[in-house]
Amino acid sequence: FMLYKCSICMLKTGVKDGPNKDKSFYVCVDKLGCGFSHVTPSHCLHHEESVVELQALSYSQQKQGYRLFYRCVLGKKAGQRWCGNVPWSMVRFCQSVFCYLLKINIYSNSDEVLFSDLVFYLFPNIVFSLPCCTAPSLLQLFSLYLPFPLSFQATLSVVNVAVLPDKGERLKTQVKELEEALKSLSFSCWHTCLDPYFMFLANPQSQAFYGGRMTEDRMLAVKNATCEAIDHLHKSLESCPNTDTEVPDPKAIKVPLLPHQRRALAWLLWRETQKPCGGILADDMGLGKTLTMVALILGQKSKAEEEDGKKKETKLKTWISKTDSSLVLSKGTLIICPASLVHHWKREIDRHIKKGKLTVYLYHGPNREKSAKVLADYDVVVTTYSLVSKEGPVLKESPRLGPLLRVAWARLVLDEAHNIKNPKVQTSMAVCQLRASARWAVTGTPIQNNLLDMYSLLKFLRCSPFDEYKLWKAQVDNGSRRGRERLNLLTNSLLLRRTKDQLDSAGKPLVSLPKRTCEVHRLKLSEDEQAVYDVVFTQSRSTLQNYLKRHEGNDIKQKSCSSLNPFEKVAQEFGMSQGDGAVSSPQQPQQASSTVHILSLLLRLRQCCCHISLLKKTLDSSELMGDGIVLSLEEQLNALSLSSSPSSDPKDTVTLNGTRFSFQLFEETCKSTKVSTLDLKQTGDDQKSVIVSQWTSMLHIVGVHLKLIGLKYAVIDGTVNPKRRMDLVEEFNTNPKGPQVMLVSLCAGGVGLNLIGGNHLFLLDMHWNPALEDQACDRIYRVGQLKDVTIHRFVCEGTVEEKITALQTKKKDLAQNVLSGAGNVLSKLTLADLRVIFGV
Ligand SMILES: Nc1ncnc2c1ncn2[C@@H]1O[C@H](COP(=O)(O)OP(=O)(O)OP(=O)(O)O)[C@@H](O)[C@H]1O
Repeated sequence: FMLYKCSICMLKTGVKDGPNKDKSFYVCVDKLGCGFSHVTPSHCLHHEESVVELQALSYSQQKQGYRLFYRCVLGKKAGQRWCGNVPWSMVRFCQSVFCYLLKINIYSNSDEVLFSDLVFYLFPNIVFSLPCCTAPSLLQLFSLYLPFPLSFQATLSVVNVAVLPDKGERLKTQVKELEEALKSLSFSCWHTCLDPYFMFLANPQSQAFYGGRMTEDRMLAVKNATCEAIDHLHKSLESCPNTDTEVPDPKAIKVPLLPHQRRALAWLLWRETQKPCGGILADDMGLGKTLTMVALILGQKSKAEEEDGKKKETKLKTWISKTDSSLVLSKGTLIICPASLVHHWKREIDRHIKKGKLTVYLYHGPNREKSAKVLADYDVVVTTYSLVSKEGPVLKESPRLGPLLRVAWARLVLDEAHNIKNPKVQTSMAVCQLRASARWAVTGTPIQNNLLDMYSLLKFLRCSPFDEYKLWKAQVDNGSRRGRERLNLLTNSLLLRRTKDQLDSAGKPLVSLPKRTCEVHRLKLSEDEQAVYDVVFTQSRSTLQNYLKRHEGNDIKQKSCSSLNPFEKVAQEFGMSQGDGAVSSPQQPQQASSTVHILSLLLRLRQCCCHISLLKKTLDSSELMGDGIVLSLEEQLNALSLSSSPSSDPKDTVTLNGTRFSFQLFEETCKSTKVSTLDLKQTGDDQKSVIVSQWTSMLHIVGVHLKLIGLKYAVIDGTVNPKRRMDLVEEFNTNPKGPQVMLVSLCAGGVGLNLIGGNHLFLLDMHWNPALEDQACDRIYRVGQLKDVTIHRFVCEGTVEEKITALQTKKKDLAQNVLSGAGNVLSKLTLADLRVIFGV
């Protein structure tokens, strides 16, 4: 434009794919195609996502100055001549012609330049348009440097403010606001993270150590990063408060904290001065973790208020762009929990904290608040895992984030954090993306299956460099002694776990809870039940035998890869064994076999131990998921074929794999051995019971029998909404005339329920995962329980239930070893386990 000083100059930019894409050409009205420029395409002021394809500079006699007209791809499509125009004063020709430049330098605490000349574009009418930034965008900047102590120097470097209608007043305010926001951001994080390197790498956007060709230099980098992080953890442990250190209760708390909670609070406060900032609170279930975390929130809030008061600082400044796509700073805590616990958090705060001391918002339901700015103003926002997983960018083309992701929280708390044990699922990825100064995982069962559970938590905590999976596998979860030592160090530094039966240094119990007794009822199936069981067992066993027979030759090979989940092998090859007639029944089509098939047979055997009528029922997908089973339709049908329909004589017999049984046995009203053992009336008038099963259909059957003996009961399963759950629990716990029995499904109702109204708990069936059962037991055995508690378990002799007991012990050992820092790893369900279960 400057060169030719024509009356009208145009700049045409190639936007279509091809050799001219992103290249710009001058087109002067006088001289066609008079020049060529490498101008980076800019974005439209009116359609921010859209690239400008035509610009024209024209001199206006009337205004005695130039104006720049622009049109973007969208404007062109819409048939507009121009999308708009801006006054143009040529001070310096920048990449995006019609905006002003703001240059910022960012310094570390030691005045080392982290970013120099960061360029942001400021528009006359819009504060910041992030998509236009060529340097790292503000969003990236925040996420990368959130924990840094920063200082800023901003200059409005290229602005001819005189041409603006308000002489640039508004622009100046905007720049000031940006500086303020950045300053307060660094202030709020100052105390938390002092080592840029550590947190920088912990960021999901940081560069990974592994990937591509691992040269010697890169392996050295891995080694250095690991050693540096390990050294850091060792050093940080030096300042860890000892196990007896207590801190005073925050002022606004209504009930006195229990001694172990005060000790936990000391530890939590310490962790918020360390890096990674936050950690894992893994106290046994029912030890009052909720109130402990609330005490932390409250304590830190009053501390911040005191500091603010001293500095006479007013409310934290926030800034948002017109598109509202920028981050909003918050001093609040975001709590993420299963839907069933949203009201529990609110209620705990209402019950135990003085009125008005913490503002709480439940981010839940269709009418939830959509403004990040409003949410950022609350002290506590409670939401669910499933809502967080929906917060990510909805469409690739429009990377708009949900409000929770647009807030930089002071603190993030994941309740029942084992929900993110699989790092690959959407929920885990979404919670890892959330921004916060401090990150907390709260769970009574941090390790349920294997060390991957622990990795997921470290990833969430951004415990760099161990949050990179390959590095974690190579340096920690590698079966070596060194790996175990590292795991122990990580556990000792980042995780606090106390159990209910633990004694403190003075030999006193951690909390004084009433007595807990565990009664194992050893049962013998009735003759009829045993007969049905045997039919199903024979079928399952021969199926496995066939599989094993075919692979006898490969036995050694199988042994050598026993660390693989054998079910995967079974899945691959099981199908070939199906030709054998022993497996197929007349009703059974050629079975498409897979791991899940054998697991579903096992599941049917477990059902036989509870009630034969369960065999008639379709396997419900949510119930199967509790077993880690996902059945295809075909597999579902196969599983169903076990529950054969009445054949030749529908009136009184049922045929199962060619054997006839009494029809009555398959009726819900028939008293199975287990159901008859549930002698609830005997437990006494002032006693209430909780009955747990992983199958809602079993709960239903128990309900039928409770009705028959006239006992009042309520049911909590996956279909009961959180509010109703809360009401049912309240009624059960506080109303002596309310339900005497609570039927709870293991997976849906296992977590977070406080059922201290009951003091007998019946675990009707056995689950592979002992952590789930423990969670269920802790519903009644927790702080607040006043009566002696009895846990009833059932084992049907000579059935798979006996084998499950052995497997459960194995899994418990794993969790115990890791959590105690003893570190012996690892047990999965192996082929050998299957052989034991089926006696082959
Ligand atoms: N200091 C206290 N004084 C009185 N009651 C308390 C105290 N701390 C906790 N409680 C009560 O103890 C019960 C159990 O607490 P909470 O539900 O927080 O346990 P939890 O450790 O979070 O268990 P889970 O792992 O099962 O979620 C609650 O009813 C809670 O109100």
